[in-house]
Amino acid sequence: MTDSGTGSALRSLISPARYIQGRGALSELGPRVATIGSAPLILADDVVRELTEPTITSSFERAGLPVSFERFGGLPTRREIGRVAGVISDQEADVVIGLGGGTAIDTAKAAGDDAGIRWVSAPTVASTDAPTSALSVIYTEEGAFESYRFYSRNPDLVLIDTQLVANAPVGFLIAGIGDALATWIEARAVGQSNAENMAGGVATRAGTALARLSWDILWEFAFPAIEAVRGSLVTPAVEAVVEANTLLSGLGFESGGLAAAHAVHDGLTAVEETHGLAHGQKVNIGSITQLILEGRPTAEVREFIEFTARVGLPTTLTEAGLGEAGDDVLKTVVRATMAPEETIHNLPFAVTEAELLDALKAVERLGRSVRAGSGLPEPKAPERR
Ligand SMILES: NC(=O)c1ccc[n+]([C@@H]2O[C@H](COP(=O)([O-])OP(=O)(O)OC[C@H]3O[C@@H](n4cnc5c(N)ncnc54)[C@H](O)[C@@H]3O)[C@@H](O)[C@H]2O)c1
Ligand SMILES: [Zn+2]
Repeated sequence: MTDSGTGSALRSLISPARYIQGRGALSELGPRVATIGSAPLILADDVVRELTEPTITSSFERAGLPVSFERFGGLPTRREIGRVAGVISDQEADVVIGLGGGTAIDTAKAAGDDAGIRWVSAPTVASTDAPTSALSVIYTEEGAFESYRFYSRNPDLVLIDTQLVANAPVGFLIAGIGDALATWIEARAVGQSNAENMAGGVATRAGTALARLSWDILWEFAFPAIEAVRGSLVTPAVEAVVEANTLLSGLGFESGGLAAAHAVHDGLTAVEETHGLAHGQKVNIGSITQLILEGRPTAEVREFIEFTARVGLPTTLTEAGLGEAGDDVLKTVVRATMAPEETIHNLPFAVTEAELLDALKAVERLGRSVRAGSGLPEPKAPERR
């Protein structure tokens, strides 16, 4: 966004209208949604519906709202978004609630936008920073990244129940930590280059500071939070990490800006080998790639690799399913990462395809060397989903 009078870039920060987090927060969903609309549609897959339906039903009944669930088809593709927008119109819903992980939430936003109604994010895992943002990540039917779709507003409400998060398999929280750690790595680079953030301006100090706060919280509390969630416990460390993964990373990436880590994530989705990985797992490969491209101090890169390996994130191509990948596969990743609209071009320096290919290959070597030096086991290929 450029000020036509002066040519200077305008600063911009955007956020959801309201954020609510805590143990048992889901029972508040009805009363909160009632302030936004009177005919809600809840988009959730069967797993999530089963986990949440009794609480949601009593919460909505208490608020005098009808309960209407629509089964989510699994990916935010144009076809699924169009289908859900059709259901919204048929039912004359006036607010759509994305309930579940990032894909259900992104689909609800897109369908809500198509149908011209308001939308709410109710994440049931802290696996991504999708819930707060004013954009969806759209996929092809084959499961590859297609595009970012931007909206003129963020969700009217983001509500996350930390007991649900603590009850979920710990892998979701770990993936969310991978997504959130990238936020500061990317916002720092975007701050250096004064490139555009995802809010259509340049970063405010607040946007950049929130990205940094997310990072600081994760270095402090990731391990105790992971331990707590293994036992389905909600502790202050869990509350802190859920806030870092969901709110701070969300505001931080959108208003601080994205750079290479997420571009590499998008590039990785272009090859089928990585499709079994969670968003935050692929992002961690992207974070390490960016640190290498930036030429960050060796101790810093090694520390990041060791920390994220101990958290349980992939730090080698092998763990991303690309251990056996030849140059042809890696070049497909490189080309998709370097697409003209990709955020890798927000780095404060230009990157060539050859440089990116070597940086990706360096991830494997460095990841293995740090693991060996830290007494961590050899990397293993992911189990196919
Ligand atoms: N729009 C954005 O700003 C943004 C930001 C980051 C990521 N994303 C997108 O988010 C998506 C990834 O989201 P994700 O990693 O959450 O995965 P996901 O949405 O693909 O999967 C979530 C899975 O978790 C299950 N689940 C949800 N809650 C559960 C619970 N409490 N217990 C047990 N299982 C539960 C669901 O059934 C589902 O299978 C990607 O499409 C990515 O592009 C978007
Ligand atoms: Zn992300």
